[in-house]
Amino acid sequence: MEFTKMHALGNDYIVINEFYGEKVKENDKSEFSRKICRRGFSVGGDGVIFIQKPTSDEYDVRFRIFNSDGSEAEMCGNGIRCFSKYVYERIIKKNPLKVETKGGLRICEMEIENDEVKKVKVFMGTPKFKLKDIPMKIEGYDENDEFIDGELKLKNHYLPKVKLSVVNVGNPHAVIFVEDNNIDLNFVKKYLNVIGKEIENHPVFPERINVHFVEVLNSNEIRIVTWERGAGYTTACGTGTTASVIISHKLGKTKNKVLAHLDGGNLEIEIKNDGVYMIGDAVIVYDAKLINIGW
Ligand SMILES: N[C@@H](CCC[C@H](N)C(=O)O)C(=O)O
Repeated sequence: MEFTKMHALGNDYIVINEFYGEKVKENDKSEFSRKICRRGFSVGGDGVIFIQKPTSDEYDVRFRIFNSDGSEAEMCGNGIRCFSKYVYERIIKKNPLKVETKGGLRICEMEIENDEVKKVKVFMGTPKFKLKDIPMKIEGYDENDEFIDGELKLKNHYLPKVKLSVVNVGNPHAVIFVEDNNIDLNFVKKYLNVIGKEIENHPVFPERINVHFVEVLNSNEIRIVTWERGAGYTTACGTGTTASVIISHKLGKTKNKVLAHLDGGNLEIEIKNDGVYMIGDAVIVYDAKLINIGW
């Protein structure tokens, strides 16, 4: 089977082109993704992206994303920029592209030079804050309430409680400001495997959650360390960066246009009246043929 390895800010994906026909059976996609993402034993990656024909004329193309643990996510910000580059350069010369995702319609507008996609600006839709839309279930809150700057008790002894905010930008995110929790990003990095994992799997989040630790540098810049649902530590998360900027804007910490510094590089987010936009690049690393998926 042919595949392409791509990344955006070091968040790396195995891209499978199923536009002209299925390559991995629907029921096998989860296990296939878990196996092929295993670093050292197989190709290795944070997830797998499948390019498919859309299910209705409303869209040009369909985006599917599976995390490295085999779970299917609704959306992926870095992944959809990789996807757009692949689709424009190799399948459909259309700009902008109307993309069908499990998280809703995403419009991807490409900056092109000599037929090569240099940058992708993605319309990320409008955020949802109600607990029923995250989803989150916590005592004392109604399904129509928001959980902004709320407190969550944890079981680990490094951070026994945390102040966080939640938002759904197609997929669910918890945003934690280090300055509001008397911690810093060095502390976060040291205990991320414990703290990130506990919040991801906390019983208040029935579908688990992506977790982002944010340091506000000034009203136009933030720094983020991410723990992704289904993938663990990653060098960057596009939807997570979008979520972090939305929350920091909602709390009055930053303006509507922010440059986010991630371990894998920088990403621009802009909040406009009609929704939120993410701007960044994507890289094709190599094309290859799978001989042995591993186990
Ligand atoms: N890395 C992605 C998000 C991938 C999906 C996520 N782990 C989830 O389960 O929701 C991004 O760049 O947005």
